[in-house]
Amino acid sequence: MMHPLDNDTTMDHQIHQTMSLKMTSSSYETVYSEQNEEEYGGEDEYSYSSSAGEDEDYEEEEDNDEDYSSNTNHKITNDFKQHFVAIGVAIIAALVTHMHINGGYMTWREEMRNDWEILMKRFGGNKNENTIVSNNAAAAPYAAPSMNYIPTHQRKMASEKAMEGYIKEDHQYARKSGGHERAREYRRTDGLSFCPVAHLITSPAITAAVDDSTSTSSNNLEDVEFLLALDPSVRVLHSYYLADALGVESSMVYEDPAAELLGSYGSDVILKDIDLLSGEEPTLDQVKHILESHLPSSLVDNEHACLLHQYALNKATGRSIRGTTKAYVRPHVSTFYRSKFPSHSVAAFGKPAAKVGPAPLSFTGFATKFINLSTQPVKLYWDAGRISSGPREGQMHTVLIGTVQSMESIGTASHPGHQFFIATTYDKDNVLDRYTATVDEQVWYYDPLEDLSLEKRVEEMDKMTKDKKWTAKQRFGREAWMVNQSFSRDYLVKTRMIWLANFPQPYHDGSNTALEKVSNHMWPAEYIGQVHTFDTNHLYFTDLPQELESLTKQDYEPDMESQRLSAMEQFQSTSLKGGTDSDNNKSMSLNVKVVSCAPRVVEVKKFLSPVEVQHLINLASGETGNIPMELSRVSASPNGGKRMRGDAMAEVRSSKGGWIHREQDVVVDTIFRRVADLLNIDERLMRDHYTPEDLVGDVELPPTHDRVVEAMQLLRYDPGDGYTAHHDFTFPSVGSRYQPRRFASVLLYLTGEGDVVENGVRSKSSGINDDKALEGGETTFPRAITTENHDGIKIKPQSGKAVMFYNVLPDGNMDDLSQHAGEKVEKGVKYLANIFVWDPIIN
Ligand SMILES: O=C(O)CCC(=O)C(=O)O
Ligand SMILES: [Fe+2]
Repeated sequence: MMHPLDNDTTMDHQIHQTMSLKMTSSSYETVYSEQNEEEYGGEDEYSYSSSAGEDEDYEEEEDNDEDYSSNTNHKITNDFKQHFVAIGVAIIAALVTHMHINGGYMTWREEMRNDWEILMKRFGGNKNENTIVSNNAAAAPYAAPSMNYIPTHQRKMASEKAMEGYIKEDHQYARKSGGHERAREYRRTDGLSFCPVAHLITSPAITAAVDDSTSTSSNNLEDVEFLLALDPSVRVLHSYYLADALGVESSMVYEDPAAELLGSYGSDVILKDIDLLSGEEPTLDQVKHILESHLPSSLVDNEHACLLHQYALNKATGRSIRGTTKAYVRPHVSTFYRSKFPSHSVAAFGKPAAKVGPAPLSFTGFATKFINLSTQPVKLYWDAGRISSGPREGQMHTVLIGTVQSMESIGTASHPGHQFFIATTYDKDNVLDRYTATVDEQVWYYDPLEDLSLEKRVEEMDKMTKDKKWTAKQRFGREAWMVNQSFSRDYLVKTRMIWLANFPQPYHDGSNTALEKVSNHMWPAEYIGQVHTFDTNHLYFTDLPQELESLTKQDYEPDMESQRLSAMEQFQSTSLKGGTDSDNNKSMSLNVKVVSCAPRVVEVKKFLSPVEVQHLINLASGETGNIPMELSRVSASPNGGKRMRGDAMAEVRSSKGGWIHREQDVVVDTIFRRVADLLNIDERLMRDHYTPEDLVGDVELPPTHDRVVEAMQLLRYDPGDGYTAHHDFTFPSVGSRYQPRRFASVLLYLTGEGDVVENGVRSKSSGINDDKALEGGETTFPRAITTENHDGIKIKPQSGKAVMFYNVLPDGNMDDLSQHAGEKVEKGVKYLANIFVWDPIIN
């Protein structure tokens, strides 16, 4: 049985700050001069185990309809059925009361609309029903990377900074000091709609708002209707709107003392005024007027007004409120194979599209999330059952996943059937609750008040407030999670996917709007084999300067920067071989090819030149580095020394770590710039403090913005080393306004299949040294949806290749399917460099 990585919440991303490898480069010339393009082995070397690798062939198969339908329909139909069972189970919880989605769903909504009590009962659910135990139940859960990564004191400092602003110089200052331009445009509530609710359309203002709301279909976003409890939800959402308008943390406007400081901006003050309207069927204009009397009219959001209008109208009747937002609905797998299953031909040869189905997957893992709704921290344990042999035979084998702070969450990868329990931090035997992972129960809320009726619960919460048993911030956290819980059920019904994020999230509709500035660009992945192109000015290094010094902040000042960049031109080329670029091109185009649509995975071959590859290998294993080698020697697992990289990582985080900053040298800096081009984001976001021109002045700006990229992580896998299936995303604190997560992961393969590294130098195996040639070490996405492959997709290491995948979906949810693994290296050495890119705003 394998051992999950202990996931201490404090094991955060600070590590990427901790080191910067130093090196000199006198030996580079001999090392690099023999590299050439052929070494990459060209296009044909690359393949996937799944049909994704056969994309080149799809064009030829386009006319093979007959063939396809006669040979494979039967199998696919069965596959589809099996898979559908799994999907079906995922929505059972939400559909237990209604066995049909369409008409039933609407009736269900109607029925529930008025009664929060019923809503709570249904949504509260019985957690441990429908336990599904799979063959893989014994496999360990592996902790996702750290959660709650922003240290509390930093969050606190930021809030205080903003508050200072309010008190001193009104909200304008606070908005500026609260962040850079993007942050100022950030609206977490963007895309939330409380206006187009038929039964509420009473005023011309609302009718206008309805007309304004366009239905977006790009990026597979569809409207999702949600229903929320009136009082706590309105308070929470109102805080989100206020926070968006004012540029502060949501909990701040929720907190009573803070509200006092905020004066007429405070949420309590505004809600009290709204309360005065209740009972007399107020109009939207009246509500808007109240908002405008507290906030500058430029900050009055129409949807915010609609929300409060619903509140005012429903207060007397106790009815819940309704809204809509967008949710990503995963397209049918047949659309992933454009040439194999062109939609017209599916119709033309008379086979319903449903017969082309996803292959059932042999891997059953998924992400889980635990939320602590109590006022005390708790510890989460994986209960791995009884030890079957050895000196501890018969004893319970429990593994600490981590501590979950009050009103915060923690994540770990799991399998159906896994048992977890939570206990007090001081006594493991003081078990507070138990959970069993099932395909439809991946998110658990530990709630000490769970068994109380709604009335009693509210009573208890009020009492806690009165007795100062919790802070206003904790109350906000609890209520925000409850809003999230309600939304997640509606999301599940709509999308059949588990909501792993915190509602609300701004979504990415694929259009070039203001939203694009607050969410990163995403390459479309409509079908496997789809090719996009991006241009980069950051050409291949085909030779290196004698001295490679680390860069300082001054080196990034515009003059220094352009000088440096042009000084490097003599070492760079659009051709991997160098020297052949007679046109002296300053830019080159690289192809981005879709290798998986769900999850969204793309690759760029020849992303790095052989010289760059060798440079990174030198950093990893050269005379000054050797860090990842140490890493792979670590054997922290208690179960027979079986190594997995998670253990090693836990270790490296307490030692130096194989992290390399972009300031390492001009080559590494160039690779980061190229990665920014691949992501289609501004490379300045990858610097320490991005300060857009309009904010650069005489004023020294407060450090409000961390770079959106972690340091490059250099990894070395020796035979037997691997990295079990995990997610790269993180779960931000519910209190964090910007909800920053690891948005995308970029893997740069340094050694490829068949490569050897001898005396630190990479080359293709000559045949003589075949025993040292890399075998295995593929990156797998075991849950990638394909029509034929039960093991998802498998990407072979290929020197210089970049693979990028998105950890989040266009609607802001985490993409559970982005789960991936580094297969065991069978032979030789795998060198990999990772770059994790975060959402564009980190507060
Ligand atoms: O080794 C691989 O192929 C994957 C590495 C990875 O997933 C990670 O470092 O997060
Ligand atoms: Fe990963």
